[in-house]
Order: sequence, then structure tokens, then C-alpha cells
Amino acid sequence: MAGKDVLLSVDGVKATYNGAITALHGVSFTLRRGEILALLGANGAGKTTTLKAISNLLPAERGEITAGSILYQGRDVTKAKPAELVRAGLVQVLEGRHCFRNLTVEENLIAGGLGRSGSRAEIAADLERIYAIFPRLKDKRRALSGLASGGEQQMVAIGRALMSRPTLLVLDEPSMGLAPIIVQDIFRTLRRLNAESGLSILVAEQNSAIALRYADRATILENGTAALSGDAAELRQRDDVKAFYLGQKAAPASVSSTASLPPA
Ligand SMILES: Nc1ncnc2c1ncn2[C@@H]1O[C@H](COP(=O)(O)OP(=O)(O)OP(=O)(O)O)[C@@H](O)[C@H]1O
Repeated sequence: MAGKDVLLSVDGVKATYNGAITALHGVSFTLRRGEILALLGANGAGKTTTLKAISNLLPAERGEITAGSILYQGRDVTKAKPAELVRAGLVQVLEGRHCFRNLTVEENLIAGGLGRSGSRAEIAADLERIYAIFPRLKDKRRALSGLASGGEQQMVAIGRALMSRPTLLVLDEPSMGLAPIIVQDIFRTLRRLNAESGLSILVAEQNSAIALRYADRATILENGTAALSGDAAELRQRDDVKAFYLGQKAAPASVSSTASLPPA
């Protein structure tokens, strides 16, 4: 694949926690500029660990990358500080939403723009842009985030990330604990952002059905390795993916035993 098109390249990444538990056994995939890539897999497959490796957040959990490389915009970022990555446009929305519960919706959003040292006018313009994307947040802007619904908190978390004007937005399971209609709303919004502004998106999801509907491509993790990568539309048609990840038939032992698509 032409290097120019690759925004993020994860190559043979191994990671451990506490120097003992191996969570990733060599994960490899690439994300092209301007695409939505879904990272799928069952509970414990290594999705969150992969995303934390990308944003260099593993040390905070006594975890570390023990092998492999992660290139963002062609640069090895395995040692980059998380704040430096945000300034470079690599911004992550962590699993579980993580709003500042005692701040209002608007204060949470403004907090997302602080690292960018924009003028007041720029921050105000960015806020209006977020409210245009999530009109519900405008109605709730003076409410405490802790009192907002789960869906609204997820919108706040995404809106806060957008305030730092990302090039690559990384999301860890945005569907978690939300009603299907809200999940659909959030994925539609992500798709629209991608289409309108070219925002690249890496989204880890257990909800494979929705992720494969909205993503361009997907990588499926199994036991800490990338078992299968391909176009989302093609993956949706595969019997093994239908059976194991879309709940449509009896599950085979592993999709990796039948993987035949070329690597992404
Ligand atoms: N902080 C931690 N300390 C020790 N082991 C961990 C830690 N976090 C995750 N693990 C282990 O690493 C492996 C991968 O977990 P990870 O959370 O990355 O998977 P996941 O695909 O994101 O699953 P989930 O959907 O449940 O979040 C699992 O075996 C898990 O038990």
C-alpha cells in the first residue's frame, strides 16, 4: 500500500501488563487517511489494549509495548507523550465516556479545546460547530454532565475530542450501555463527520453489526492477534463472520482458521 495513504500503521505490536500478562501477541493493521476502520473482537480480545498502545496510555496501567511499531503520519509514536499525540491530531475517546461529572456540558467541551491555545473567538466558533453536530448538547449546555443521559455523555465525550480538531479520532466502544437507537445516531454522526470533513476514525466495538454497517474496513482481533482484515461490506457477507460476530448461525471455532482475505 502506498505509504502516503497510510495514516496509522500498527505492526507486530506485543503488549504485556505487569510484565507478566501478555495481552497482545503481535497485532498488525493499517488505517488509511480518510477512512473509518473498525477494530472488532470478543470480550478480552485486546481491543482496548491496542487502542491504549496507540495513544501510549499503557504505562498508566502498568502495561508496556514489548515489540513492534506504531507509526502515525509516518512517525514512530510508541514513546510519544499522550498530550503530544493530541497536539499532533491523534485524539482518543476512552471506554466509559469519562465526562467531568461536576462540570456543565459546555465546560466539558471547552476543556477539550484547552490544549490547542485557540483564541476565545476560535473556541466559541468550535463550540458552535459541536452544537451543530450534536444539537441536543446545545439544549443541555448549562446542565451538569453527571446528570446527562448515557447517550448525551457519549456525545459530550466525542464533542470534547472534536474540540481539539483531530486528524484521527480513536473511540473505544462508543455503543457501550446505550440503546440501539442512540448507538445508530452516534454512528451516523461519525459517518457524517467522516464524509464532510475527511476525519479518519478508528473505532473499537463489540457491536460488530453496527460497526460493520458504518465502517469502510475492519480488523478482527482474536486472542491478542489480528485474525482477519478486509472491507467491511465483504466481511459482512462472510459466513464465518456472520456466525461468530453477527450472531446469525452456529459459531465456528475461529475465524482465523478460515481467513483468506488479503491483509489490509
Ligand atoms: N489493566 C490490566 N491489567 C492486567 N490485565 C489486563 C488489563 N487490562 C486488560 N487486561 C487483559 O488483557 C487482555 C485484553 O484485554 P482488553 O481489555 O484489551 O480486551 P478488549 O477486547 O478491549 O475487551 P473488552 O471488550 O472487555 O474491553 C485480557 O486478557 C484482559 O484480561
